[in-house]
Amino acid sequence: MGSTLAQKTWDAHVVRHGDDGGDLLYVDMHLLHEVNTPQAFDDLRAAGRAVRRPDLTVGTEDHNTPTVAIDKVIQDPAGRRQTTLMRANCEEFGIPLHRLGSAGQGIVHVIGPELGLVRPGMTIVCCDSHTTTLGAFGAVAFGIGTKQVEHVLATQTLPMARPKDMAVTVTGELPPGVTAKDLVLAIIARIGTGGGVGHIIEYRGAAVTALSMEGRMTLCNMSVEAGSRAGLIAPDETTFAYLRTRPGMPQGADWEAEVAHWKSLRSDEDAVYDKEVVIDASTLTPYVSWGNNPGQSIPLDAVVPAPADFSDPQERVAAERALAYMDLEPGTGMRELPIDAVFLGSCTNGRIEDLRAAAEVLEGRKVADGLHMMIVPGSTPVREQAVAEGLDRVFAEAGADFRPAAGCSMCAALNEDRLLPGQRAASTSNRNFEGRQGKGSRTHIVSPAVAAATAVAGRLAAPADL
Ligand SMILES: CC(C)[C@H](C(=O)O)[C@@H](O)C(=O)O
Ligand code: SF4
Repeated sequence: MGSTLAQKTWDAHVVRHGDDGGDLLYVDMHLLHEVNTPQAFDDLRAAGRAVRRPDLTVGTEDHNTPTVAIDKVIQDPAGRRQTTLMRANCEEFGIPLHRLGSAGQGIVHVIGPELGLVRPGMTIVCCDSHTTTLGAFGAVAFGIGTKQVEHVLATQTLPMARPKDMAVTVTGELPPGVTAKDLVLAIIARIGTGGGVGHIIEYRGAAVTALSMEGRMTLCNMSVEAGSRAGLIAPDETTFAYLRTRPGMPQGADWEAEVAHWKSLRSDEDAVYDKEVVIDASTLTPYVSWGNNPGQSIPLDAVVPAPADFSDPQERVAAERALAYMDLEPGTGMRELPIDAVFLGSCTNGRIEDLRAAAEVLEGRKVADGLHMMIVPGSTPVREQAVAEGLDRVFAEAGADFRPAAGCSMCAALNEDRLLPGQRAASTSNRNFEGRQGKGSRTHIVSPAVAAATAVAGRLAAPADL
């Protein structure tokens, strides 16, 4: 019986099999941000231990950072404290840190690939659930908690049982105007927020290999919203072309040797998955979430569902609650929903391709009166690239608010960027939980193209509607 890519990568990193069925896994790259790490450093210090591999550890500031200016002081005392501690801890333990205002700063999952820290076949961990993003490069990448962060800091290893294997095979071709974001919302709507629990999802099939690296990152990013440990895609020419231009990559014959090795990183033909789902990409249309978890998503063409549409009693109760929180009437067309704010950004859709997709829609158009469209680059390099391409001008002429500093921003509202209670937003982020974008906020998750079209229409809309 053959093995899956996830299994092979895992096995190649096992330092020791534990008596309890768990493995001690070697970690190739450990990424950090300011949330969830101060305690890990405190405990490390209390135990009198050093960071085992500061050279395999990289930090950034993203969750609490302001986006209005790169030199602004963080207003919120808790956020300020976390960031201050992050700076002090990285300094004390010799860990490189990308501070707000520095060239490489940005959302941790955006800068990892940009800085060449992510390669096929690696194991990568970070104190953040959306570390799954990095599986787009054929790495096993997942989020860990504060105690585990301490363990990795001290030993560069992590005790963990190997997850099971799940395949999501996407056949056919995505129709024009349908993106990786629509695909992942459709997948989660189909398998549910618990559909991937205990598994690493391997995405495969023609529609997956046709995606750009940005699209693959969007897809893998939301793996955790289906409950899975990680998501990954076997590396191919698209992956190698992206990596070729990244800093620190081997050159000449060394590069060729590396690529030859990466080409071997695939699941065997006869690999057996514990679970498989097949989706026909050609049947998909733009998707949008209506409720308070990403699984509560439907085609933009659809109407708000009624609780009675759900046969599962738990889903019915969740739907009732979501309808009340989101202030929605069953039967209302999704396109009829008026929108107060649009957020384009996050580790799901805050990369250059996402900004380009929005700019294409906004070019020569205006953001609707009274609607606030905030665009926050996922990293400083994304911001710089957007400016180099003149996207900043397109955004300004359309009346959108393109922020000068990168970060998580309104995705999680941990800085000052947030919705007011009761405001309804279309957001390219990945979570639509109650209060996610501010107390009482109402979030509809969408793709960048739908976000931009919605900003123009003032209601949920696709570019084809304009
Ligand atoms: C703050 C952080 C730990 C959290 C995560 O783990 O995902 C955040 O990034 C989020 O998206 O909710
Ligand atoms: S952008 Fe959002 S989802 Fe991504 S790491 Fe930041 S808060 Fe989490």
